Amino acid sequence: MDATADPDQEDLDEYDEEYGTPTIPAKVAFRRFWPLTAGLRRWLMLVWVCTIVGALAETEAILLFSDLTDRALAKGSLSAFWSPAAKWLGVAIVGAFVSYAGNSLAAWATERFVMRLREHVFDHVQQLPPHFFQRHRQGDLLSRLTGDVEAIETLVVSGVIGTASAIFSALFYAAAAFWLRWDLAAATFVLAPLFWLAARRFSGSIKDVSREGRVADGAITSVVEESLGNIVLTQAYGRRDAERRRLNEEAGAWFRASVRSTRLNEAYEQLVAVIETVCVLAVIGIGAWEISTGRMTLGQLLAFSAFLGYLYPPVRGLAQLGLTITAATAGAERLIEILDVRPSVADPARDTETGRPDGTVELRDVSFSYPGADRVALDGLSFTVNPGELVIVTGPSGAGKSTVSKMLLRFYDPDAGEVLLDGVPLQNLPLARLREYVTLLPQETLVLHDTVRANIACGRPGASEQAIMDAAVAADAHEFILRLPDGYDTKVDPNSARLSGGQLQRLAIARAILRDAPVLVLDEPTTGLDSMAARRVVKPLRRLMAGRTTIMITHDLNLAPDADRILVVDRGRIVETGRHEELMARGGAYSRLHRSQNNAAMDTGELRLPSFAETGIPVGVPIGVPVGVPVAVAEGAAAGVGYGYSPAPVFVESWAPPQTYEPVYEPTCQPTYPQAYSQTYPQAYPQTEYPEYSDPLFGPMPTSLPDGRPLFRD
Ligand SMILES: Nc1ncnc2c1ncn2[C@@H]1O[C@H](COP(=O)(O)OP(=O)(O)OP(=O)(O)O)[C@@H](O)[C@H]1O
Repeated sequence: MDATADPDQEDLDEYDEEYGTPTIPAKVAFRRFWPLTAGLRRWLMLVWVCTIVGALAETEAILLFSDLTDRALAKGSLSAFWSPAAKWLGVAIVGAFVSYAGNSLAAWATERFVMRLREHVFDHVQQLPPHFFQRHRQGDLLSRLTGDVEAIETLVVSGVIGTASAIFSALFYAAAAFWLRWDLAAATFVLAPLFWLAARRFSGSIKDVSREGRVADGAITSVVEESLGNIVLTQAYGRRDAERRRLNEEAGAWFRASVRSTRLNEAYEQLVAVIETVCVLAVIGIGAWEISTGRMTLGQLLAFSAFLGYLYPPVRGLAQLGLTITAATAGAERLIEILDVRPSVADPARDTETGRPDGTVELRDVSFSYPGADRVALDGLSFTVNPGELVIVTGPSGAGKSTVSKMLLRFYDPDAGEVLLDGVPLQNLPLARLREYVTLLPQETLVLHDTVRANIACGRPGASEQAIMDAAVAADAHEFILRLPDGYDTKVDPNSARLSGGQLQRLAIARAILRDAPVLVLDEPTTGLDSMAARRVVKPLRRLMAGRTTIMITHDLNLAPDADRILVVDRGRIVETGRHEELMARGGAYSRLHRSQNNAAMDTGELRLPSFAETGIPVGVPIGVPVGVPVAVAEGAAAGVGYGYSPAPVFVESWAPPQTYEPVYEPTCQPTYPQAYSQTYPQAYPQTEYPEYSDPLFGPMPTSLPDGRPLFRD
């Protein structure tokens, strides 16, 4: 079952310039989604049967009413009343039961279809490439996945049920009317095309206005979603008025579309009511003449009028359904637009059987441009990473570093060249298996709206409690998790204020440790963290990387001396490669990057302020910037770490690299990792090499400020 197959491209109208969505006729939209009713169709048939039986019961009831009028009412005979009355009651009970069953079944089938369609679209959207989400506003996507999905239900299920029941009802009532008085019926049916003409007159405008409404609805959801997502920016920069204006603009479009839609529907309803009145008057006029000539009884005229009364709603309903379906087509167009976007990668036709790979990663002459981009992101890139190696990919912004990570996870396939894992091209591996072997730790910390435990466990579904806890311990997350109100059961969400950036990152590291993939891709693992938090994730990161092939994409070169190799990328090509010391000695692109990074830290002065102890300047010599409070001097791994405490205001105009500094230790603090852990993750546990609080890169690691306050938040 594939609702996206055979899209009848030849029937697609021109691309709608105004909305950027192709306009599609209702029948094409219907054919596109009808396959999704597979399995529901026999229930739909049953609904139709109920509808037919219900309509037959109504028809019979009206005929019994005619009988009752002529035999009992006109003659004033109570004895003639009982028999037709009993039959009428029986027919009414059967009709009620069948209608109840039919309507319940219709509601069930309708909701099943909506669920199925939503799942189908959601599943499709989840396979779409990253650039799709960059180019579509999230609010608009939400609106398509909710409102537009329901519109399609109207088109495919309710529309079909409604049309069938309207047609059957109209046929039965019309047949009964003809049976009663064919000449009278023929006279009134002459006027029936008026309904059709009225519907046709309104259909085009109703579709346009519905499309405007759907687009405006998506825009409103987008503005609200973006505004709430940027609430800090809105509040901090006093953007409330600007945001309100943005919302008002979109709401104005929605308001105009809604009012126009109501006016059009109302005008149509009133026109139809007038046509109906003309028909009824025609019947009464002809009926009065027929009764006066004795060719018709009062009971027959009443029954005939009743048939017309019953007949008009389905006839009117048919025309109205046409309009509803036309309006629903606007929603279908928006959904089809998404369904027509193809995923950038697909599973291979045949699975190449491979065991767990050792983790040799190779990019062989890879070139790639993003869809629609006019310049290449990767240009003949080649490198190999052997099992267990740490390779750092660095370079200026826009060089193509993150694109490398997208190639490794196969978010895209290269335009030329190949990416291989243990010599197997990634295209030959099923996506699920590839992503089991290659774990990504992305730049933004991804959090599920769930408990801390579930957030770690999603690294390996079904992991034991002990494994989850071991991963948290290895990621230095266990302690802060225990301090949360409900420990591992504490609920977190993407905008959770409960956890700091560093804590979220350690949670992500725990998840990656639990996943235990042979290949690790770290995309800027310390970016966005303040220097303290960044420092705090270094050890967990080392444990995570130990024994795995690691490709770390980063601007932060503090970890560079650890790397087996550094690749400097610029404009999608490797411009330099080697170890840290070699590249520094060469004095090329890497050493310039390294120097600019350190200069940036020093120039901005944001990360490191000299303390009294460092400056050696006597207390109370005011020469510049006040630094008269306890200061945590951070960052500048290469420059060392200093924590100082100025006893009184100290003013410095500029400062020289520190001569002396006094790290503050917490002497009683012991490593907190259980013995069991170092046995579980022997490679990942460099305790003996790097004793706690003494980092080979950063030197001694202080844990508290001189006044005893802990340095780390958790
Ligand atoms: N979705 C996209 N569509 C079009 N071009 C893109 C897309 N994503 C990235 N690019 C372009 O591809 C090139 C490489 O981007 P990439 O994100 O890989 O750079 P980067 O080195 O990771 O940069 P940064 O360090 O700033 O994250 C850039 O010129 C960028 O503008």
